[in-house]
Amino acid sequence: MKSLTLKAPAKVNYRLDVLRRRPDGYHDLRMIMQRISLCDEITITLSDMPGIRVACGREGVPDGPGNIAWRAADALLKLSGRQSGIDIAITKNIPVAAGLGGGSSDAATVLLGVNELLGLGLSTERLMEIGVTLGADVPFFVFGKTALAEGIGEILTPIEAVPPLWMVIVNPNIPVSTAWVYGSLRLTEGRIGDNIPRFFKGVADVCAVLSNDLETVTISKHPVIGEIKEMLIASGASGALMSGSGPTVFGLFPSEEGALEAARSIGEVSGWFVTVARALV
Ligand SMILES: C[C@@](CO)(OP(=O)(O)O)[C@H](O)COP(=O)(O)OP(=O)(O)OC[C@H]1O[C@@H](n2ccc(N)nc2=O)[C@H](O)[C@@H]1O
Ligand SMILES: Nc1ncnc2c1ncn2[C@@H]1O[C@H](COP(=O)(O)OP(=O)(O)O)[C@@H](O)[C@H]1O
Repeated sequence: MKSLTLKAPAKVNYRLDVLRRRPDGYHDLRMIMQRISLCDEITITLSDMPGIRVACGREGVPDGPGNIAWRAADALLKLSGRQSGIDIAITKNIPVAAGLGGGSSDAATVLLGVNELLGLGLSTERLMEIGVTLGADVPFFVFGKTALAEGIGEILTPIEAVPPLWMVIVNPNIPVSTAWVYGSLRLTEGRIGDNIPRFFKGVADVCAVLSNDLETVTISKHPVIGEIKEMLIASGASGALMSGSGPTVFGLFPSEEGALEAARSIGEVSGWFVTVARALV
């Protein structure tokens, strides 16, 4: 049977400005999004037995239609009119409900993989259009490059000049609902959003844009996020920020050695999920 094994990377948001609430309840954003080397692994296998089957085996992640990867396969099967069976096995390494986009990345990877396995020949743009019907962050992972993301996250402009960066990713094992965070946000009237620079020569340039409008919402419920930021800075990070709706925090380091040392010291005292990752280019 034809099969593909693909990596589905996590993301961090170097910047997240919430511009306005839309009539459909979503929010217009301006974000800088970066894929990182922390990845889920997905094996997609075509089968003679019709139907879609997802096996993940991680607590808090559904195996059936509740899984966004299942819905991605279903969307492509319906569009193509094919009767194939699809088996999807997910090895989940990305913390769940963490602000790291794990589900969105799994869905994008299934769109790309099923398109290839079934020889559908759908363009990246078409897959991004299908992606946004599954979730606002899915088009970014189909796009596959560091990007300025606008609209609800689906209008993407590539950012070419991204320096090599190491980061320490810290997740305090508290799931956070993205819908709750957006629902609890008190928007400043007339937020225009700053002009975000698009060229980053080094870690200092990236640190200069670090900002997340959702941070105060999630920190007010989980103050430990603020403590993690302080720990990362005290351990030598050049900058630290909550990713997306949280609660995961990333700290930026110009060298791998600095990141490894910080991860070791924070991991020793905390019992949290702590790992070192690279920014993907
Ligand atoms: C905050 C961000 C930043 O990258 O990431 P995460 O923290 O989820 O990783 C994203 O905006 C999350 O995107 P995603 O998680 O794909 O969102 P969806 O599943 O489409 O929507 C989940 C919930 O968030 C709200 N939502 C999402 C995107 C957006 N631009 N405005 C919103 O108000 C929706 O109203 C919905 O109730
Ligand atoms: N493939 C998947 N991976 C992770 N979570 C999934 C997946 N499919 C559905 N979910 C559900 O989506 C919710 C958000 O998960 P996730 O994408 O990890 O969060 P975030 O958007 O904060 O990065 C979780 O509560 C989980 O139950």
